[in-house]
Amino acid sequence: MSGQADFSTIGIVGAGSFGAALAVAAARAGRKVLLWARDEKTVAAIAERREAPRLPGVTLPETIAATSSLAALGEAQALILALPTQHFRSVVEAVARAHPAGLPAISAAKGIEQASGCFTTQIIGEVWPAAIPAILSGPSFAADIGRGLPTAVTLACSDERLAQRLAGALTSPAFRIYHSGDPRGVEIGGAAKNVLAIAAGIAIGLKFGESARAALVARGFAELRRFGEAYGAQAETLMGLSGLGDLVLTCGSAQSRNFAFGLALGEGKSPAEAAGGKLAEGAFTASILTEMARAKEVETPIADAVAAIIAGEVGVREAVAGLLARPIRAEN
Ligand SMILES: NC(=O)C1=CN([C@@H]2O[C@H](COP(=O)(O)OP(=O)(O)OC[C@H]3O[C@@H](n4cnc5c(N)ncnc54)[C@H](OP(=O)(O)O)[C@@H]3O)[C@@H](O)[C@H]2O)C=CC1
Ligand SMILES: O=C(CO)COP(=O)(O)O
Repeated sequence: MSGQADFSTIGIVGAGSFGAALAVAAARAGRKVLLWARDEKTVAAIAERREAPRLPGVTLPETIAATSSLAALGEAQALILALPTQHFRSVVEAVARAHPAGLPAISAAKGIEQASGCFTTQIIGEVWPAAIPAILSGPSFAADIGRGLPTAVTLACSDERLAQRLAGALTSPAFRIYHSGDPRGVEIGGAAKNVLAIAAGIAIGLKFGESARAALVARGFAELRRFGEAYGAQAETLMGLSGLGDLVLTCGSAQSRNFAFGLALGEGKSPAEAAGGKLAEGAFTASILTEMARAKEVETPIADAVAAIIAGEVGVREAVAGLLARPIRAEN
């Protein structure tokens, strides 16, 4: 199915901010792009104004064609799935019905499915067995990619040779894609860093200062590493772009929706007010991540505090007091 493909045409499922940014990146890499949106208004905006509504200010090249038909993606030799994690399964089921023969299917989502504890490459494996699951993740704001600012991410597939070919097809001068044979490690980093970025936002919202933020990044990374290793990630992957790299970006910038969500919680807003209609994946992943950590007896106190705050079980100050009252232990 992908043995001889030159990946000259790439299909992207989801025309939100990341799907649109990846479409621009793929077009800059010389690919023809078919960009699927569920909403006709989005398709029309792209066709008429060459702009995706969720990625304002970025001109989409003419080599990107928008469509609301999944069947129209048939020409693509690989798909990128840029969807919210909690809706990933239902959309991939529809893609599988339209393309039963399967294709390389690269998830660009960063989360864990709440109802099942599945990572997104597992969802692809379950609902579209003919596809070859892969994952693209790393420190990269859609707006930065769209503006052509230098960005580096990782593309992982258990067939690392395929990951290498896909990375080669999608790389352009400002968008560097490294390849990896550890998809689980790459997707764990992306899912966990969103939960930890909420904690960093809370600390800044509470005006705890930069030293507290650095402590949260380092202790948060200890949680990400313990959780990742328990669920089969390679240690080097967690230290790389998709783990530590994305954790540093997301905890360090109010451009991150997860950080901004935490910031608003720290400033006293309720979880519903703090979300403000924007997608903060960590808000959905926090509870299932902590449940999965407990199942493997992995300690994740920061993620536990974030999950408890979002569930309304504790207030932000009470949660922080609980973290500070933990017994002093060895650092590792
Ligand atoms: N934005 C970023 O900087 C980055 C995002 N990501 C990840 O990419 C994934 C997608 O996020 P992003 O593009 O930013 O999110 P957006 O909120 O910008 O867009 C979400 C997209 O998903 C579509 N969508 C929402 N619900 C459904 C549904 N039930 N069925 C089908 N489609 C749906 C939306 O369609 P509609 O517009 O019609 O509502 C929209 O196209 C997330 O996992 C995120 O973590 C990863 C790296 C960077
Ligand atoms: O994943 C991202 C950057 O790598 C985007 O982060 P947010 O989803 O928090 O905006």
